[in-house]
Amino acid sequence: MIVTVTLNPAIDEEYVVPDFAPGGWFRATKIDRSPGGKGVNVSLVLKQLGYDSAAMGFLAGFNGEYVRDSLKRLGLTTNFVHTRGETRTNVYVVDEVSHVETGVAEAGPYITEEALGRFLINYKRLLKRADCVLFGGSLPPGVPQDIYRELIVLAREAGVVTFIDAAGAPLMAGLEGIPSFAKVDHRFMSRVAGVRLNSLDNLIEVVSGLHERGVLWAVANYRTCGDVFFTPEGIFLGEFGRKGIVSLFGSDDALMAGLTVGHLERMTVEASIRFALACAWENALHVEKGCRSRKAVEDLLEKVHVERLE
Ligand SMILES: O=P(O)(O)OC[C@@]1(O)O[C@H](CO)[C@@H](O)[C@@H]1O
Repeated sequence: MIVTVTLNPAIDEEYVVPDFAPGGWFRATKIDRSPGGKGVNVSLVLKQLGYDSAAMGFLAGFNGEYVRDSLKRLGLTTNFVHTRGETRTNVYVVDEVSHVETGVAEAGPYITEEALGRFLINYKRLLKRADCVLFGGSLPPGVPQDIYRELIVLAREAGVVTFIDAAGAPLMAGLEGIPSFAKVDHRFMSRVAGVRLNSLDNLIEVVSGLHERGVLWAVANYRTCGDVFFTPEGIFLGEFGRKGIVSLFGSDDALMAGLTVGHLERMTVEASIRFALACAWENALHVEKGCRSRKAVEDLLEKVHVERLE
């Protein structure tokens, strides 16, 4: 079983507008309103690729009900703890031409110790049946900043493969737990390490240390449509074209879902990278988050560019 953990889910409201600039008044040419949060998005893409997963974390209020009902309607298994307050709404404006994304995220509901305790009981129970667990996104108020370390250590001790996509202090704590796969916020890591990020070499320097600490795969954003992959078989640059792109919102989550599938299907390193990037690319070809189908992803595989750097 695949488990996705989204401690701070959201309703995502995404607007594509022409010539976005602060202070203007815009009419959206495309909109999408959908359940979100990084782990939730990964669960949705996994479903589109033919894999069931159990989505867990915290939900609250009307927004929480909307997220839970939407996921159930799509056939996902949900295992959320319901708390007081309101699940957040995050708003994103994507410029139609440059694809630059501007976002405003709410903090999310306050999570009490009691709710956290209920989550931990559920988590430990699901771990017994899990093959892999993916942790995605920021933490709502009340959740300890180092929770990802504890959750990853518990998974590792249970022999479960872990994936993390987070940022800032929660990511740094998560990395101490030694996840198997990590989508890293290398800009934050470079600030912590005091390394100026002005070239690919610097990026490699900042991220490479993770391998020595036991992280098997690390992925860092490099360009708008390109990522650097630190794998057990070397460092690779992978890219896809900008033609036809509508919105890159959610593409990183599609990429993580693709890597999860690559792992489950024992793809070669290069095939995993190619598949993950094809998922990210397919996600970007329409305003709705996610991939239209596995076939749509596979149609892009040949056009993904992958090259070995080291
Ligand atoms: O605030 P976080 O948890 O870091 O990110 C939340 C979020 O931006 O991530 C997803 C896109 O990757 C969206 O569904 C969601 O709104």
